[in-house]
Formats: sequence, structure tokens, C-alpha cells
Amino acid sequence: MATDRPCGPNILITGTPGTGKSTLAEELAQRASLNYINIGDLAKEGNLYEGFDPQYNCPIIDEDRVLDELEDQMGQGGNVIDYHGCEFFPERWFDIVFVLRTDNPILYTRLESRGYNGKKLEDNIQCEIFQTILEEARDSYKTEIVHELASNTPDDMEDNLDKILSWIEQWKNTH
Ligand SMILES: Nc1ncnc2c1ncn2[C@@H]1O[C@H](COP(=O)(O)OP(=O)(O)O)[C@@H](O)[C@H]1O
Repeated sequence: MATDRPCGPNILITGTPGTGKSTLAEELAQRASLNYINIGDLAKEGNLYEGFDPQYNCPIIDEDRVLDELEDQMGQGGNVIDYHGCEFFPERWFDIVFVLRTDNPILYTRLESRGYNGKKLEDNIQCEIFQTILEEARDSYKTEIVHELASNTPDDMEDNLDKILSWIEQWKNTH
């Protein structure tokens, strides 16, 4: 069947930092033979920044330049995008959006072991408590393509991979 995405579906894996986006998205891309794109790494490699946030001690991504950089590739399809936000991407880019969710004590431990502390740690925990990214995703995309996935344990990850891989098979059969 003809498709406007010759290389497969575009999948967004989003969620609060530490919920397991990179771990899941990299494995998914490998198993499904899709391109893995980590927005943070892409910005770093291309120096796609527009300033520095002293509060969080990190550079600020130049969203317009990130979008320009990815436009052609997203048009081809077959991409797994990994980013802790979802508002600035065009809605038309994604066929499905997964929002990873992690219980607070587990997330706290993961972020602490990543070296987060103080305000950065607290703000990220608050982000998860208030399900900020899930709300963002529901506001930015059709609700039927937004799916919440538990991401607490390795078993969760295997379940999530199975679910997404079978969704990809279905997508291929209908496009
Ligand atoms: N489903 C999971 N079960 C247990 N640990 C996980 C799971 N997913 C990720 N992790 C661990 O949590 C930490 C953060 O994962 P990472 O993929 O870097 O998160 P993110 O990309 O969302 O910031 C890593 O140490 C990773 O090994």
C-alpha cells in the first residue's frame, strides 16, 4: 500500500528526564530497524543552541534550527525521536507518541545517581508528579495517538517494546 512515509512510522518517545526514554528508544530503534534521534545529542553535535540557562546550568536548544535540521528526514519517516518535551514539534511529524511514566521514589533515585540535586532534582520530580509532559502531549497531539507507558522495571521495558513493535507491524500492514 502507498504511504507518505516510505521508511516507516515516526515515533516520539517522551517523558520527564530519567523515565527511561533513551534506554527504550535506542533498543526500539535497533529492534525495529528505525533511526534513533536523541534531540539533546543532535543539538550538541550541531551546536543548535540559542543561549545558556544559568539556573539549570545547561545550554538552551534553538528549537527552530532543530526543526529545520530534521524536517527532510521526518518527511521520509522511520524515526524514533527521544526528547523530554513535545510541544515544539509539528503535530504532523508523529504517527504515535509514547509518554514514559516512573514512580517518584524510583525516579528520584535515578536522577540522584545521575548527579542531579537541589532545584534541578526537585523540579524534575515535580514535573513527573504533575504529569506535565503527559498534559503537554495531550495538548499537542490527537489524544488517540498519545499513550502512557509505565517505565519502572526491566519487565516494563520489555512489555513496552513488545507493545510498540506490534503497533509498528500493524502500521506497516495498513500503510
Ligand atoms: N524500565 C526500566 N527499568 C529499570 N531501569 C530503567 C528503565 N528504563 C531506564 N532505566 C534506567 O534509568 C536510568 C535513566 O534512563 P534513561 O534512558 O537515561 O532516561 P531518560 O532518557 O528518560 O533520561 C538509566 O540508568 C537506565 O538504565
